[in-house]
This record gives sequence, structure tokens and C-alpha cells, in this order.
Amino acid sequence: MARAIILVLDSFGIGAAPDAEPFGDAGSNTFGHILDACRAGRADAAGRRGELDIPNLRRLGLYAAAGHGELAGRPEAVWGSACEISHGKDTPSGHWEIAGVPVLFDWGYFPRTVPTFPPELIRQIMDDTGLPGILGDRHASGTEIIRELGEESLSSGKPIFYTSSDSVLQIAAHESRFGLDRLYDVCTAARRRVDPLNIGRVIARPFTGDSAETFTRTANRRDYSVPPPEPTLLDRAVAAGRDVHAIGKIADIFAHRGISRILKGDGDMALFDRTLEAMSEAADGDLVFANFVDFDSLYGHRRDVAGYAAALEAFDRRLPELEAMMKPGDVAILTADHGCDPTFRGTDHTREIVPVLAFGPEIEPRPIGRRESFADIGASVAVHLGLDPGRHGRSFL
Ligand SMILES: O=P(O)(O)O[C@H]1O[C@H](CO)[C@@H](O)[C@H]1O
Ligand SMILES: [Mn+2]
Ligand SMILES: [Mn+2]
Repeated sequence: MARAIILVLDSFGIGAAPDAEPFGDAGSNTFGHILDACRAGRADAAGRRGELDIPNLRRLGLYAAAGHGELAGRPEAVWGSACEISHGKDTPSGHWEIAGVPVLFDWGYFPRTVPTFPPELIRQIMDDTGLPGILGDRHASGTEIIRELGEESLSSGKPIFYTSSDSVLQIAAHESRFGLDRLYDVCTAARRRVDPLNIGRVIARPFTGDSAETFTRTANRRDYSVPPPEPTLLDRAVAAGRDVHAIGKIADIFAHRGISRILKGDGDMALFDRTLEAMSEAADGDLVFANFVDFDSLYGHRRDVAGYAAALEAFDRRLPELEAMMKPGDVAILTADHGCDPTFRGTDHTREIVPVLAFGPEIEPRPIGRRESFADIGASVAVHLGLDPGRHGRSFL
């Protein structure tokens, strides 16, 4: 039993999924294209050069899992990959499926029109909150739209509403001038109003700075997710008297269901520190569940290949610390929730398969092939922790 640790490298896909075509994502490959870019010298920046240098992920079996056999060596982890059966390629769908609950219904999405939001919805939110109006009202990249409309938002007092190809309503406003609590209040009102539209998340996107050149988003982002449609692995763990230690965005993603303790951090290195902290305190039978968001939000969506490569190398350098903290009987499973190929067109997620690397002091390496669903991860953790099985997934442990 001991403990289970799930490490989600947000957006770290390892190749186009078999169903990538209808998503417009045929040919995407987050890991593969980062490798290619590094090799070709197209990722020489952010304090790094040349070939991708991730010896620990390589040692565990990442290259074998991703089908780069020539670079693989002999993996030290249980290694393989997994497909997503949820209909969307968004963060909640990916995480809930990892936790044993695939999303087998369709989310609501906002159209690629301007305005994108139904006028009635905006009117309701304005009535609820007393806002003088909104800016944006279209599909956008979050960093670009605050550069474009941030100054007008400051002068008019109107927050910026935007969406993406995910089922999201994002609201950006200045952290001190608009006010963080007020932004959260607007998001809470909006959450209630988008429920009938089946929208997965409302996201508060606070920023600081005083001009287009200096606006920066802060770590006070908050995600208002609908609860998962069925009890997840986390709910079953808590019901069995275990503690679920949620690192980073995990608690928000699960709408705070099945969570015992929340550890936040600004940036992936701080989140790694918090993961180690949770591991030092977790009791036998507990689950530590960590999301590393920068891969996705700072590098994948921003199509920053060099930044993504540098972030992978920084993460890789810290893995031995985590391994050193594992106790006999622990298992750690490293995976991802979708892709976000930094070389691909647009700025959205990409429908990809994800790596599955399970390791621990007593875990014997072996291949587990291509799993049909991310839910196999949750099923494996349930077996490992001696929890009741859920309705989806087959254990590989
Ligand atoms: O461009 P930004 O604001 O980072 O938006 C991204 O963040 C959202 C939530 O992960 C996604 O829907 C994606 O569009
Ligand atoms: Mn994600
Ligand atoms: Mn994302």
C-alpha cells in the first residue's frame, strides 16, 4: 500500500492520438516536436542549448513510452502511454479521466464569433455584479488580450471576458485596480450563470502592471470548475479515511471534492517543493496529486519551444529528490492531461496520447503498452492503495 503520487505534467503529450484528426490535431506531438526542435538548434534560448537533456525521464522510460526506441535504453519504470476517451481535450476532462471518471458527454462551447458570449448571459452577469460592461467578448490568447485591452480595462473599469477552444469563460482584470476579491465575486456569479450552458470552467485571470508593456498575469488565477459527474478516485480515498494532498490546481480542477489538503505554489519549481513537502507528511494509504501547470500555460499555449524544453530539463533535474523521498511500497505515476504542442498552429491544446511512467522502490519495470483510457491510472492507484474500484479503467499494477 504505502502512498501513491500522481504527477501531471500539464500538456505533456507524446504524440497525436488515434482520434486527433477530428480535433484538427493530426500530426501534433508535444514531446516529439520539442525533441526535434532541440536537435535542430531551434530551442537555443532560455539558458539552454542543443539536444534535450532529460536523463532522469529517459532513465525512467519516457523515450520508450513515446516510441523513440533508439534513445530509450532499459527503462526503470513501468512504461507505456494512454489514450483519452473523454470527448474534450481540456484540463478537467484529462484530470477526471486520470482519476477514473472520463467525461462522456459534450461540454458547451462558445462560438468563434464576435461577440462570442450570448448577450443574455452577459446581461445576467452584469445585473448580478453591477459591472459597467465588459471588454473582449471573443476567442483570444490570454496574454495577447490583456496587452490589447488591459489599458482600456483600467480606464473603463470593465473586465475582459474571453474564451478559447476549451469549454471556458475567462475573466481578466487588474489585481489591485479592479480588485482580486471583486474579480473572484464576478467569477462566482458567472459560474452560476454558465451552469445551464454546460461550461466546464470559469477562470479568474488577475494581472498586475500599469501598461500594455508591463501587464503580467499572477499566480492568483482561480478556476471555478463544475464538479466531476461521478465520484472520483479522490472521493473514494477520502471516504476511506485517507488524506488527499492536492498540489497546485488540483483542488480547483476537482471543484474541491475529495480533497483533504491544498498546497499551492507560484511556478513549477515551487510546486515541486510543495509536492516533496506533501510526500514528507503523507501517511500510508494517502494520495499526493500534483499538477505542474507552467508547461501548459507558460510554454504550450504560448508556443514557446525553448521555454518548454528548459522547463522539462528543470523538472528532470529535480526527479532524483522525489525518488529519494519515496518509501518502500510507494508508487509515483508521471503522466499528462492532454497535449499542447508548442510547434503547432494556433495556441490551443492538442489531442494527444500521454506518457504513463510508474516507478517506486519496489516497482519492477515492464512495458504496459498503449492503454485505452487515462482511467487505467486511477484504477491502478485504487488497487495500489487498496481502495474500492471505480467504474472505469483497468489496473496495470
Ligand atoms: O490563453 P490563456 O488565457 O492562457 O488560455 C488558456 O488557458 C485556458 C485554461 O487552461 C485554456 O482554455 C487556454 O485557452
Ligand atoms: Mn491541462
Ligand atoms: Mn491549457
